[in-house]
Amino acid sequence: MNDIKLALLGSQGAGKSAVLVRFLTRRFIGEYASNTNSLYHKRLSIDGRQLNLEVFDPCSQSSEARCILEEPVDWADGFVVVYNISDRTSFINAKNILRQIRETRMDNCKGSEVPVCLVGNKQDLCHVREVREDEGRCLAQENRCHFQEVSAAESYQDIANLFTQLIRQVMDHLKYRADRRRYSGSKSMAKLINNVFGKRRKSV
Ligand SMILES: Nc1nc2c(ncn2[C@@H]2O[C@H](COP(=O)(O)OP(=O)(O)OP(=O)(O)O)[C@@H](O)[C@H]2O)c(=O)[nH]1
Repeated sequence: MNDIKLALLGSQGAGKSAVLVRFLTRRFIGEYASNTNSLYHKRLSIDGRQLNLEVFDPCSQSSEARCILEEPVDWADGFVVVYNISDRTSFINAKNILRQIRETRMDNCKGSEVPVCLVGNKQDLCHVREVREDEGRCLAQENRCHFQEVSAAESYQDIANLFTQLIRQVMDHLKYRADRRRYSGSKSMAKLINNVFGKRRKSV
């Protein structure tokens, strides 16, 4: 069974808990406790594989709260960064969060960056929109991550799709990292054998 750890990050009131609860229960619940860190567990089956999903929903992060960010950034295998399309400040905060994730978690090797999905929530409030859809798309492109506008209040399917896609990416990423570790492990073993036997051969 695979263990997958995700973290939701974003401004206060962007709708992180609403998006997550929509995914986990298919329901929209109007109000959520916002003063505690929450860890959700769910067993899932994706592409025939059984998964233990853990999702960390920390209490709100302001743009200055780097210290709050560090814990989930180290812990998680993938991230959902949420902003509210009717609140430009939350978009600017999302931009900072994406930068912090990249700075902290950029793997040395190209093509193995930690999977992230940028989510513009509250699409149902498009009459008071402050962030255009193409701005979200552009920010996602700059950060090489997936992007989706959703409404936790109105629809389940988009949210289910984005989590499923992110989990697939995380599984690929974890496999890639495990293969790399195995490969570098076998390379060092080959080096060790070469050192031991190579030297002996020379002395014969
Ligand atoms: N109109 C609308 N309201 C939403 C939507 N998603 C969440 N809300 C509302 O926005 C408010 C904040 O939602 P939360 O899910 O608590 O936001 P959060 O990001 O978890 O907030 P913190 O826990 O304070 O960090 C609540 O009143 C929700 O009902 C949405 O898609 N559309």
